Formats: sequence, C-alpha cells, structure tokens
Amino acid sequence: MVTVAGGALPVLSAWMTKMLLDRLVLRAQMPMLIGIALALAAVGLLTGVIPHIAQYIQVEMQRASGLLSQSRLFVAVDRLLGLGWFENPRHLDGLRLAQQVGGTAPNQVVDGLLSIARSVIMLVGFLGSLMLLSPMVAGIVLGASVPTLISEIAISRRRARVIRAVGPAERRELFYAGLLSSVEAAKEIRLFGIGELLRDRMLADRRAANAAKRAVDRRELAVQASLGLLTVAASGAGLLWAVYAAHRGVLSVGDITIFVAAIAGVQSGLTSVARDLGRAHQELLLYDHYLAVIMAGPDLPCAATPRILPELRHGIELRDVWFRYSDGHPWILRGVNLTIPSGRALGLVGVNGAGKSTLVKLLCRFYDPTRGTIAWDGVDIREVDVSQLRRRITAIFQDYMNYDMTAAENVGLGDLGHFGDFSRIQMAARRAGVHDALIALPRGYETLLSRSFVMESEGDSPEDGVILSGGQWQRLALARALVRDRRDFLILDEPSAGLDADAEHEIHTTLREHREGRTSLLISHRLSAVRDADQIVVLAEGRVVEQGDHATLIAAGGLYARLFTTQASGYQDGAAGERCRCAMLSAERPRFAGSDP
Ligand SMILES: Nc1ncnc2c1ncn2[C@@H]1O[C@H](COP(=O)(O)OP(=O)(O)OP(=O)(O)O)[C@@H](O)[C@H]1O
Repeated sequence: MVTVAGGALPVLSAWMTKMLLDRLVLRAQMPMLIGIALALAAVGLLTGVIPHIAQYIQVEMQRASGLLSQSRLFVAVDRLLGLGWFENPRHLDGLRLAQQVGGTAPNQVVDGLLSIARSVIMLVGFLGSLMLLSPMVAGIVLGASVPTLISEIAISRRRARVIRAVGPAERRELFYAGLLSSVEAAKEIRLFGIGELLRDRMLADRRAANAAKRAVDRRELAVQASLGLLTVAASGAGLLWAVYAAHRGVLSVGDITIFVAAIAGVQSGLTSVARDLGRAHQELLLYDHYLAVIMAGPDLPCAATPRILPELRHGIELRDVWFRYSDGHPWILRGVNLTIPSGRALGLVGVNGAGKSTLVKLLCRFYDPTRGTIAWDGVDIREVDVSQLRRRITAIFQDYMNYDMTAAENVGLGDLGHFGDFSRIQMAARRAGVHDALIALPRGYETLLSRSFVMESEGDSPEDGVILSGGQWQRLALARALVRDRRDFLILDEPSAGLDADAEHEIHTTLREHREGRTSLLISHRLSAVRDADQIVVLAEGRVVEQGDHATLIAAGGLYARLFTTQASGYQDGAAGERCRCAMLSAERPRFAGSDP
C-alpha cells in the first residue's frame, strides 16, 4: 500500500500540475482551479508523509529480522560440538560476515524489492505519459538506462568480492581495537609500551580495507559519471525536442510540465531500479556466508543411532590413541594406551607441551582421535551422543573462563539444572575455599564480577563491580566444576596453579576427599599434588613413558623421580631452588629411556 502510493503519487502530482497549468492558460473558473490546487496540496502532503511511514516500517522490520537472524546464527554456532571449527580462520571470517549480513540482508533485499516495485509503478506512470507525448523520446531514455543496469550488477559483484576479501583485515582490526580497550591487556600494553605498535597495526589494517573499498568506489564513480552523461544527453535531446514541439504548438504548457517531470521521473526511477537491484544482488551474494554457518553440517561425526552411555562401572580406556590437530601439524599423541579405572584417581604428569591438555580435550570429545579409540566401559565415545557424554563429566580446564557475571552465576553455570540453587552454589564455593571471599564482597554472592559492565537493573554505579584476584578466580572455576556434582568423571587440569602454598595444600586436601571413590584425572606440575593418585602416568612427547604409583615411580628413578626430586629440593634452600629452576628448564626437553641419548 505504502509502496504503491509512493510510486503513484509523483505521477499523480505531475498530471495535476499539468491540469492546473492548462486550466490556468484556458482561464477556467476559480472554484475548479481552487479544487485542483487543494487536491495537489493533499497529494503533496501525502508525498511528504509516506516516506516517514515507510522508514518506520523498514526500521521495525530490520529490528525483527536482526533478532531472528542473530538467534538462528548462534543456535547454529552452539550446535557445533567440537573446537576445530573455532580454530579455522576462514570460519571465523565467515562468522563475522554472517553476523554483519545475517540481520540486514533479508531486509535489504525486501526493501530493495519494495523500492523496485515503487520505482516500477512510478516508471510505468511516467513512461506511459512520455509515450503519449513522444514514443521516440521514451525509447531513447529507456535505452540509455540499460548500461546503468548492467554496470550496477557488475559493481555489486565486485563489491561483494571486496567485502569478502577485506574480512580478515577487518577482523584483525577489531582484535587490535579490542586489545587497546581491554582491561586484561592494559597492563602489558602500558608497561611494555606497545600501544603505538598495536595502534599502527590496527590502522594499517583499516587502511588496507579502506584502500580495497576505495578502489571499488572509484570504479563505480567513473562508471556512474560516464553513464550519467549518457542519460543527461538523452534527456537533454528529449527536452530540446519538447521545446521545439511546443514552439510549433504541438505541445501545450501543461504538456511541457509533464514532459519535464516524466523525463526526470523515468530517469530517477530507472537509476533507483538499477541501484536497488545491484544492492539486493550484493546482499544476496554476502548472505551466502550466513547460510554457510546456519547450514553447516556437524563438525564431529554423529552416530546414526547413538548408543546409551552407561554409568561408568569399569573405566575409561585409551587404546592406541594418535592425535594431531590437522594433517599439517605434528603428532601430539603417539599411540597412547592407558586406563582410568572407575572409582580411582589417575595423575597425569609431563613437561610443557607433552600433550596433557590435548588428552583432556579428546576425553571430552572436543576432537576425535586421528587414530585409535577412547572407550567408556567398552563403548567407543564416538558412538554415543556427545551431550550425553558431557553430562557425565565435570572439569576445571587449565584455561578456565572468568565470566563477567555475578559470583553466584559464575559458580551456578557449572550446573544449569540447579542454576538458582543457592545452597548448592554455596556448598561448592565452600569446597573450593572461596566462600569467605565471596561473602565479603559488597553484595556477597550477588556482586557483579566485572569492571566492564554494570548491573543497570540494580542501579549500580560503574565503580561497584569487583575484580577477583587470580587465585580467587581459579577457586571460583573450581567451585563451578564442583557444583556439577554426582558426575561420573572429574577432570582437574592444573586446579591449583594460581594458588598460594597454604591454599594449594587446603584445596588438594579437599579435592582428595572429594575424589574419594570417584573417577578422576588430575593434571598438575606440582608433583606433591598428584603423589596420592592411585596411578600416575608420565607423558612425554605424546607417549606414556612411565606408569605406576608414586613409590614405584620414585623407585624406578626415571623422569618422574627426577622431576619430583628436583621440585622437592627446590623447596629446601636457595641453591637447590636455583638447581630446581635449571632442572625444570632442562626438563622442557626431557630425556627418558628410549629417547635421545
Ligand atoms: N589448537 C591447537 N592447534 C594446534 N596445536 C596445538 C593446539 N593446542 C595445542 N597445540 C599443541 O599441542 C602440543 C601439546 O599441547 P598441550 O596443551 O596438550 O600440552 P600440555 O602438556 O598440556 O602442556 P602444558 O603443561 O604447558 O599445559 C603443544 O605443542 C601445542 O603447541
């Protein structure tokens, strides 16, 4: 309705102007002239109001489709089960473009089509008027617009290509901008004085993106300018013909008015049809990125008929597990065989880069082994539903998250089924030794752990948020793992790396009690923390090189014994401490039986 009116009103206005002028020349009666003038004013009023109504409807539609597309996009992202997709820069570029166009493209296309419909209605009206006055001029003006149409489509393709090509630079620019404004990076940026370097890189990326876009703009400008000349020449010729015809008395004064309006209308109608078609075409090309994310297949193979995952009774077994992150990467795990018996604690030890956290990622099925299998009571974990597997596991990861949410939410996220269960949250926080610190916060457990956001609903001032210390954050992450109670398998990847000596001792005592009778995997560089484990596995260069309980491994005098002795002596005196540091550094490249001599 708004579209039809938007297209028809200019034509109506032109015809009414013609009528008015012709009646004036013919000295028609005053009431008739006033009637036409009033009708013309009403048309003018509608012409003024309708664009605002159209604008309102357009923005409202944009909001609705933006919400829908954002929701669908992140449902699709959340459906991805593994981590591999998120480590692929092409996917991340695609995701950014998808976010950019997902909400706007459908609207832009609909707007474009409505605008084309409006222009076509106006075109038909003016072209019809022009045909009545001079079919030849109508043909010339129409013909002159064909090159514009073709060039708009070509430019829209080129623009879509450029938007795709500058994606990585724009994402890097966002990354640098994020660093320059993030509180986490602020310390290093200031101390190392790297702000200028980051800023220069950010601006270089922006300049590169701008240069690529400018090249298309310039091309468009050149093409449009030359085509504009062609159109002006065509309409100028038409106007000359009209003046000549009026001079000969073939056209009236009113005819001249409508002729001028029709030429301008046809030209602007054709230009906007070409422009809208080009834009809609460009949006559709970019919309492919949104569809690619929405329709992405599963990133991990899913069993057609998943097997039921039983409660863990016997154990988790890795059978000849080989893994590398991609064909181009080196092997990280090389034929690992090990069993985590049900109800027992397994300690996993190894120098930096040995593959411990990678093994954790495989156990949670963030990746599948490249070769070999991981079996849960004999069932290959690839044959069960991933979410079922993960429901049976709880973990604190080495690179745990700090959420800018309240303290209670930071813990409660560990078990969404009991998200609001404050007594459970409190119990987990007590176990993790962070309860006292949380109740001492300005709003206790309801304190927002952020200096980046405020709780607007609570009317907080920006100064009210709190940032915890590193060790407190770590305890909170531990509480998040512990609130997820009654799970079959507990993974603790460096749960005490950021804790002071007392806290570490206290946490490990608590965890020891908590692990009692549960199946757990404990990874720690502090060997005193793993010495109580039922079995300790030493991983080096992706292989299990030693296995046994603490006493057996010490007696064997291998890598574990060396690391343990070095660490223990480091606590005894300064000189030994220095030896310890050197030994730990040399342990970066361990020597063990069967390795380099
Ligand atoms: N996503 C990844 N893509 C490619 N390589 C990776 C990835 N994650 C880890 N690696 C590589 O895998 C190797 C093992 O890393 P992993 O984090 O498993 O070691 P780790 O034994 O846990 O070490 P640390 O004791 O330092 O935590 C390292 O060489 C690392 O560079």
